[in-house]
Amino acid sequence: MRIDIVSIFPDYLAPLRLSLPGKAIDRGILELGVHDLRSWTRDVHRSVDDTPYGGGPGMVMRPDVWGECLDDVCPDDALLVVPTPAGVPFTQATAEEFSTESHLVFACGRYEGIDQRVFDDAARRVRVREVSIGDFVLIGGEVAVMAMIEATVRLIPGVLGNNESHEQDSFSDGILEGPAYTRPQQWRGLSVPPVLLSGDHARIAAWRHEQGLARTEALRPDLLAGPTVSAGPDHTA
Ligand SMILES: N#Cc1c(-c2ccc3ccn(Cc4ccc(CN5CCCCC5)cc4)c3c2)n[nH]c1N
Repeated sequence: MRIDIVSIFPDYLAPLRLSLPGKAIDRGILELGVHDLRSWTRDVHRSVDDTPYGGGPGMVMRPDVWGECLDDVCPDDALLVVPTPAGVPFTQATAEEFSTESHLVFACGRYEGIDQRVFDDAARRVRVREVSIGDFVLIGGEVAVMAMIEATVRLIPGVLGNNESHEQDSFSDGILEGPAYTRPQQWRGLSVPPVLLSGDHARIAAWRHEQGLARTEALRPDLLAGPTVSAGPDHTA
């Protein structure tokens, strides 16, 4: 997989080269390109934003600079991912869809976002996904992109040391995972549930599922209410 990221703060994405994505890069599983949007500016001030048509707070990122950048960075076979508070929810299903792509391009906006025509124009030749990582407002897209990349890259075969790890993830089977324990067996008067010491793998699996279900019912009943909308193949958001 190749991932390209465009941002006016490219250094913000440096931590991606640590931990999981970094290992995937070192092992040749992932190619990562980070691009400074200002490289496509043509004015002496290297301007990337302007005042919003129709008024309103803040500034909007210019279509001309983004358009020329994406012409260079985003080929027709790539999936263009645009983080935005107004996007379709990014979920584990989205991460699974993204992990099967050969080329992802992430457009990190700042200010009050990017001129909509950038994505309308891009949609003439590439698939575009406008996605949100949650119902809260960030200052820009970089944090969202790092979260989406980590959630996506960990699903690529060979990235996680033990392929089992992501198959027991929260959300992968629609419910939260149960509690985890490690040594010592007794800690501050608290014991590890005896079933986990039984060596009976069927009982342990059943107990973990029950614990996950109880946790889901208590904390995330919405996950039990049925399928939800998320940024996937059938959403052209
Ligand atoms: N994923 C994700 C995100 C983001 C996210 C992602 C990307 C960008 C680029 C810029 N911002 C900042 C920003 C702040 C407010 C508004 C809303 N304004 C209301 C008044 C009219 C104009 C628009 C838009 C953009 C971003 C935020 N936030 N939360 C998520 N889950």
